[in-house]
Amino acid sequence: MSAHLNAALREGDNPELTEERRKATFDTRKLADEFFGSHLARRRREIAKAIDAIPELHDTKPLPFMTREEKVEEAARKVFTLSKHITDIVDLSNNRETQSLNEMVIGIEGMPISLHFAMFIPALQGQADDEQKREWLDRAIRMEIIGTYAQTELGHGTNLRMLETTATYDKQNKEFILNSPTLTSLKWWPGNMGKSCNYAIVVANLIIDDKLLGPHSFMVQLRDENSHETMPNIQIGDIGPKMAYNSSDNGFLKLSNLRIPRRNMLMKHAKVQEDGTYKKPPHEKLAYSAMVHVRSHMITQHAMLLAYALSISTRYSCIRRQGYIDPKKDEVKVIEYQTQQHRLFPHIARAYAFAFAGTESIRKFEIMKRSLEAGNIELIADLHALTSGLKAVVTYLAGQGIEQARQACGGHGYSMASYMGEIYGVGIAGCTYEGENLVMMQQLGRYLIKAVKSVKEGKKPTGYVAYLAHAGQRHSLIDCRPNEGYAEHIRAFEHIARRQTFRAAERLQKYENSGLSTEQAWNNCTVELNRASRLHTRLFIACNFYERVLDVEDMAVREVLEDLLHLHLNYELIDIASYALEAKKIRPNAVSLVDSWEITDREHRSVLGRRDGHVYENLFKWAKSSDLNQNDVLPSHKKHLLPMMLNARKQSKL
Ligand SMILES: CCCCC/C=C\C/C=C\C/C=C\C/C=C\C/C=C\CCCCC(=O)SCCNC(=O)CCNC(=O)[C@H](O)C(C)(C)COP(=O)(O)OP(=O)(O)OC[C@H]1O[C@@H](n2cnc3c(N)ncnc32)[C@H](O)[C@@H]1OP(=O)(O)O
Ligand SMILES: Cc1cc2nc3c(=O)[nH]c(=O)nc-3n(C[C@H](O)[C@H](O)[C@H](O)COP(=O)(O)OP(=O)(O)OC[C@H]3O[C@@H](n4cnc5c(N)ncnc54)[C@H](O)[C@@H]3O)c2cc1C
Repeated sequence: MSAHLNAALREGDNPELTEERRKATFDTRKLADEFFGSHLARRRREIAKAIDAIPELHDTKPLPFMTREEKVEEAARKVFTLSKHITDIVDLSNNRETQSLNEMVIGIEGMPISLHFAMFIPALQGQADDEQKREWLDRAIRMEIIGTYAQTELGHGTNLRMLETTATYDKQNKEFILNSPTLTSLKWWPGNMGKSCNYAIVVANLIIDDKLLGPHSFMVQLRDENSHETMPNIQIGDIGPKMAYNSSDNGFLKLSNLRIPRRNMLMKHAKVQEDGTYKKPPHEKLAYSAMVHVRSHMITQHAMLLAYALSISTRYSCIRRQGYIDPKKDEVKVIEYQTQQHRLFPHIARAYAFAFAGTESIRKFEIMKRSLEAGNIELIADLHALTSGLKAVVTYLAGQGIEQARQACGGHGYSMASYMGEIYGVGIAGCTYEGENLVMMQQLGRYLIKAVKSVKEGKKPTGYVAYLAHAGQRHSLIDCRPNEGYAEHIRAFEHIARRQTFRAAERLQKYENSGLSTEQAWNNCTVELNRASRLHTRLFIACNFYERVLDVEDMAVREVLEDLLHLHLNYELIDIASYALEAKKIRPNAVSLVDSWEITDREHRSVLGRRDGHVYENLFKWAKSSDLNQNDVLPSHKKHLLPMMLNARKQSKL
């Protein structure tokens, strides 16, 4: 092993892990540069070092031992401490740096200003005009106010056109009157709205002169800026504990004849003049821009959640010995089992593939934003289709990978000492928020059907759907010749995606021709359409992975990424048996591949995934620190169970 390969090696580590790290065929730092991009990889190291030096930013005790109130308080305390240091540590205008700082200090369970950064600020940037930005955006960036994005209601989250919250324009007073007219119209779910925020961008159906004009965004003050007491005509609170993500106060909101000035409607695109004249936005869905922003960022974030789970289980699999392969020899590390490798390695490949796809979706979002600033709305539909598909496929597959990683840790994976439960709970939330996955698949489906129509009209679609017009391709994977390299795999992927998309389009056409309404015909084809969307998105991920690997200059890093690419393409494409070979190839680098994610112990919050591999002694420490172990007999036991047993004993003696 050459000196450059040992970035993760330390004195005193568990020798089982040291042995693994000595086998690395590449420099883990150089692979980290590819996974995150070299700038972010360097900044993450610097951020981790800065946090080490500020003890107030460290966890006061493991989060799983905290009550919900303690978690909420801990997150608030850290946000306050961070506010004093943040500009020294990160460039606040860089989302990925800020998100890394958040993950390292506060973690994934939520915090009082998540939505402020994830949606409130992006919505102001995308939808407020210059004067409104001066009034609210600068204050928001300085964190003088904390805001959220209040769109979903108790009765409607997906179907935005049926939102019941109304904003009725009162010409006389030049005000909007906001109302939650029914129980189902209560805003429900917005992050941090329950207790933390004092402002919200409320999405409400605009009404002018009894005419319904669809969902628009309004700035609403929820709480007094000094006392933090709820403002008049507003009822607000926390919606209670969730599957995970319990440091966050997701909230409810009722608005009762709340009057706000006309200029509180965000007016960069749609406008309401003093006399009530309404000016339409240049693109009907510009009001949805904050959602597209988050969707474009969710891909790298879910790649990271998957990376958390896989580095925990891969490291643990190398210190856990259980059973024999050769009965005459010692018990083996569980990573040696073929099933364990098949369980983990394809997901490691996916974590890399998703990270690369996520970098691309963020890049595309930035390009679209700049072109929109220049007045061009052309890229909006492409980006919406891309991010809808990626969001749905990646959150779903990341959830599956996290669950496999948990199962790969056996019983200890079920203890919160592994932290797997929280990673899973937070990961799968992404299948629901920012658009329920199967619904988002249909959005991409609409786009694919349009592309098929244009192919049938003899046109040549460009960009990610160009392959739909490629005729005369091979019909089966059996035709693939291995020596043609990965390009051949990609062509096979294209073939499969194209065939499914045309199949769905033809079925749709058949139903339409049979006299069904467009909507009914569509509903009859949604399973086929969603399959097409899934295959199209997997093609994008594979293709992007392939192109990304071609760009890697360091030969050792390129070689290991090619191993992963090979595994990925085979895993996604061919039958299960075929990847046994690839798994063997990945095995020596398994720990180093996950070390390259450079996730610190502070960030991991997992006893099983410790970098030094000293799992068992720390599991014991963990158990001893449980609140429930502070008394030999729990007060609740004395109150309920002991009398129950004593009583039962007394009864049996009678
Ligand atoms: C520091 C920054 C980092 C960001 C951090 C962000 C997130 C953190 C993520 C992970 C971190 C890890 C841990 C943290 C964990 C958890 C929590 C953190 C954040 C949670 C945030 C969650 C916030 C929310 O959920 S907000 C609410 C989101 N709600 C939705 O998404 C609703 C979904 N519904 C819709 O979008 C729409 O209703 C619809 C389904 C698209 C239908 O709309 P409709 O108007 O009815 O349109 P229709 O279907 O008829 O289509 C007409 C036409 O319009 C096109 N269209 C639709 N939408 C768009 C769009 N957005 N853009 C462009 N075009 C669009 C559609 O394609 C049709 O086109 P055509 O006619 O076919 O041409
Ligand atoms: C952790 C978390 C944080 C959140 N944060 C926020 C926030 O900050 N702000 C905010 O406004 N909201 C937030 N939400 C709400 C979230 O955006 C919505 O829950 C989400 O968009 C799904 O909508 P829904 O709940 O109405 O699901 P539903 O639409 O009721 O989904 C139920 C089922 O119906 C199916 N379905 C619905 N419509 C169709 C259709 N047209 N075709 C086929 N099937 C369909 C779905 O696929 C699903 O299987 C959050 C949610 C969570 C879980």
